[in-house]
Amino acid sequence: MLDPIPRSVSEMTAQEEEHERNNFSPFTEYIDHSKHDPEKVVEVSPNGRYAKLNSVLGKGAYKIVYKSIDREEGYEVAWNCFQTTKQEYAELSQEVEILKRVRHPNIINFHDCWYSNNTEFIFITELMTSGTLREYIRKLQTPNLKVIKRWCRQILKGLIYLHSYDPPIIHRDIKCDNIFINGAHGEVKIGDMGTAKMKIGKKYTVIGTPEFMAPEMYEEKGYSEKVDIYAFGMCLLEMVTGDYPYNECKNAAQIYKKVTQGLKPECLSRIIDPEVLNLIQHCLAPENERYSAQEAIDDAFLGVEPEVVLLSTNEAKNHLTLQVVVKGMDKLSVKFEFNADTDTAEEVVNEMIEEDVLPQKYQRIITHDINRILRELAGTGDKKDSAGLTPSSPMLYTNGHSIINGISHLTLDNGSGSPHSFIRSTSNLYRKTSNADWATTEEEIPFKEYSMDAPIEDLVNDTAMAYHRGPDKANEWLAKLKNQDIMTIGDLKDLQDSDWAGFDLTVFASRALRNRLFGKRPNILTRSSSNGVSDDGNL
Ligand SMILES: Nc1ncnc2c1ncn2[C@@H]1O[C@H](COP(=O)(O)OP(=O)(O)OP(=O)(O)O)[C@@H](O)[C@H]1O
Repeated sequence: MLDPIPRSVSEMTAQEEEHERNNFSPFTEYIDHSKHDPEKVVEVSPNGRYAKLNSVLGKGAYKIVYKSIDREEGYEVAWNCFQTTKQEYAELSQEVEILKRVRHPNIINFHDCWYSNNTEFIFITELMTSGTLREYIRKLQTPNLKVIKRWCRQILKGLIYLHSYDPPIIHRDIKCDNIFINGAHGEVKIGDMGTAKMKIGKKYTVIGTPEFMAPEMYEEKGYSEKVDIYAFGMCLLEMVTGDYPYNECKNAAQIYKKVTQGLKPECLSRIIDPEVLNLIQHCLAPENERYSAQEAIDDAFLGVEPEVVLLSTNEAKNHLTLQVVVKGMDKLSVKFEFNADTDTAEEVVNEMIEEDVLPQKYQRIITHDINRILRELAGTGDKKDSAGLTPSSPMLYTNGHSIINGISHLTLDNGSGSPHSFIRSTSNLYRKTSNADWATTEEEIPFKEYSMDAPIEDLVNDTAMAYHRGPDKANEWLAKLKNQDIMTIGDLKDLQDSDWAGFDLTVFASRALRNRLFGKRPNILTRSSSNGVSDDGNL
């Protein structure tokens, strides 16, 4: 027998549950500890696959949910007991077949079901480990917007999936109590699909939870899948304010009155973030103006935030290769080198924005992210950055020198599969802090024919100078080539295109070296002479 596992607050053994239901006092009878063992199997499914354990996960208005084991797969699952008549069960059969086919990472899986003891519809679903979103919101005491955005995207992905059925599957009871969390991975799934019905023509059944019901659900004129978006808007309202919508109302009649008069919950007036407010308003709008699930997920508030990733760094942690990755609609990948001795995150980001490499809207978040990486590398704690999100860059000093510095080039993949390179060619900052002998314009380093036995240093140094890269960059390229036993111009000329891909050089370095090697003048389009940034996408 396994040791009893710790029980969550909402867990109760089946026997305790029975006591509660029958109003027995647990003190009036002899306590048999085996009865209280939450791992004890108390029932087995007709096919023998699922074993119901002596452990209640929770109780709702309609059902009791027990922990269970899928003996075939070895998973823990949820055993849901729903009191109903055989007639009602028979009527559910069509829906059950549909539920079995619903498979989406943000919808709780429905595995199996049967009718038991002439009283209970039993169905087995995926088990969620961290309770409902509502419990979680209470625990986190108004979670931050980043967490909320992540939850919203997942809920909407689930709704997009359900609504994409023909006819759409309408959940009809979306609320934070019906959205479940797997805390370890921050996974969010829509549950309680028992109330979902297929929209075949217009439905007239009023089901759901008054606070989350769209006005058209009260009017017996039929409704569409947009009722789920209205309910989602109320969930978002609860997530950001921590308040149950319409908690100013004492009963369902008061809620009904407000909803049908178009009066919104009082807590809506407490939202100050214009983006959140805008999204909620689009979700609570009249049915014909209301967002679809797809429109809601595309809303600016939920736009996918870019991430800055540290790809590599040297031992001194001052030469970094970073990459900005933007997923979703703005799909974008910009790889750039960052010299921690010569530039600031702010300058680099502003430059990329001026050059249209990055959209302006990401300025704050990317600056913040670069500064975060720099802080982590410097081992400095939680200081504020100048993007205002966390500590400001002037605080980032090591031995009196700023550690947030220098971009030398960028490569941009715009999602089309053809990467572009961007060079910051004449940065004052770079010239001031670097070897002043290095050339400042490409023209100053004339093209020449290299002899086959000339050392690769000749080509690499010329190329670096032509593109305003410092000696460090030239040495880095040299090391990468020499690591592969490339010593002479002849060695380089013998290479196939595919060999270059294996050198771990950036797209820019590889193209710049090859252009110079084969005497091909790069077609540099200077986009802005004021800041000296050039687009060498046509290298
Ligand atoms: N898949 C699951 N995994 C883990 N716990 C669950 C799961 N489904 C339900 N529970 C637990 O059981 C409780 C009751 O479930 P639920 O709220 O779905 O019941 P209900 O009677 O259909 O709901 P309602 O009262 O909202 O109409 C939940 O609050 C939750 O604690």
